[in-house]
Amino acid sequence: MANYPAKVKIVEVGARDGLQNETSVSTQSKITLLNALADAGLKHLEAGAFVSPKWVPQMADSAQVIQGITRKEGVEISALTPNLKGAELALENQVDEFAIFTAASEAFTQKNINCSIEESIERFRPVVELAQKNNIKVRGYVSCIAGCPYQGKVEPEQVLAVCKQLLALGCYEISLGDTIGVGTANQIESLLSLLLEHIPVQRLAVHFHDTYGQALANIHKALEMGIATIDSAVAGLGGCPYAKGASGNVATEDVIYLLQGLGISTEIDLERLAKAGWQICDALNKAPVSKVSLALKNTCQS
Ligand SMILES: CC(=O)SCCNC(=O)CCNC(=O)[C@H](O)C(C)(C)COP(=O)(O)OP(=O)(O)OC[C@H]1O[C@@H](n2cnc3c(N)ncnc32)[C@H](O)[C@@H]1OP(=O)(O)O
Ligand SMILES: CC(=O)CC(=O)O
Repeated sequence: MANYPAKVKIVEVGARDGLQNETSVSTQSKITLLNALADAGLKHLEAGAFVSPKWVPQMADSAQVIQGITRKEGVEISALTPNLKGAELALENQVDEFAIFTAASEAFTQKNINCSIEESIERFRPVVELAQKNNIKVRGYVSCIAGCPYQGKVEPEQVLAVCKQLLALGCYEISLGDTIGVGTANQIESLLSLLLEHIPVQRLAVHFHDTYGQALANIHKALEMGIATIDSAVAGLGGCPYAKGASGNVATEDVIYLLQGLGISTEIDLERLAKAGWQICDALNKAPVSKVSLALKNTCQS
């Protein structure tokens, strides 16, 4: 019997990663989504991104979104903060957590944030300083942990090196992004084995996109290895403007169903979560990319 964690923290990234590729979603739909996610029991909501509106116009309303949601006790709101300007805006808008983001691939970092990995780390220093002065936690993302859309192979040692730099800066947690969803269970196992030789398991999270349908298998592997923080997006929304063809994050509904089956506590109401997903999918005029959501929808309608 595998030694699964007793409890798993879900970081719901649907309103940011899920919607950063969507051009037709209103600010009110985003607010409604975030409120519904909090009502379903999600406690960690990535609500937006204080990035350049020229680069990602879809996130330009992040301040209005965050101001518009009903803040609930015990629900943490985070946002992407790529530089000091983004961090100052996040602070003004009372986010609970900053998320800085870089990659294990030089090529991706250049395309995504217009600098080298080394330069990104330097840009993050004042972000972390501002956070520390204001008692705000900082999460770090490392993208392209299993492959890069521009340079292909990414060495696990390079992932480790970037994780170490982010931890040394002051991140409390590193989220490992399989940005283009190419990783498979054996690859994730050997990457995590290397990382866990150097980094305590509580400081690692997994952030898997489901482009090749491997996300749940990879999450199961990560759980077996003791990882207890999982990023996911309601209805499997998402994609990255700088990773062409990358599909959405693993669906939160599918992750919750898996965890429930493994007897792992999440305190999330699956039905309310699915309803939140149907609502945003209606607003987007799309079907959910979540098998569990679709199955629940069919059951409800029959
Ligand atoms: C894997 C994933 O899904 S990651 C998430 C998806 N990717 C992203 O969100 C990354 C988006 N990228 C960006 O926003 C940009 O590359 C940045 C902000 C990180 C860097 O962009 P650069 O153009 O190099 O920034 P630079 O500091 O030169 O500023 C250029 C302009 O952007 C503005 N700007 C810079 N940072 C920000 C910010 N955080 N918020 C708003 N505006 C900003 C500047 O004020 C400047 O404006 P101006 O042209 O009107 O004078
Ligand atoms: C910041 C992210 O969104 C991480 C990733 O998908 O690589």
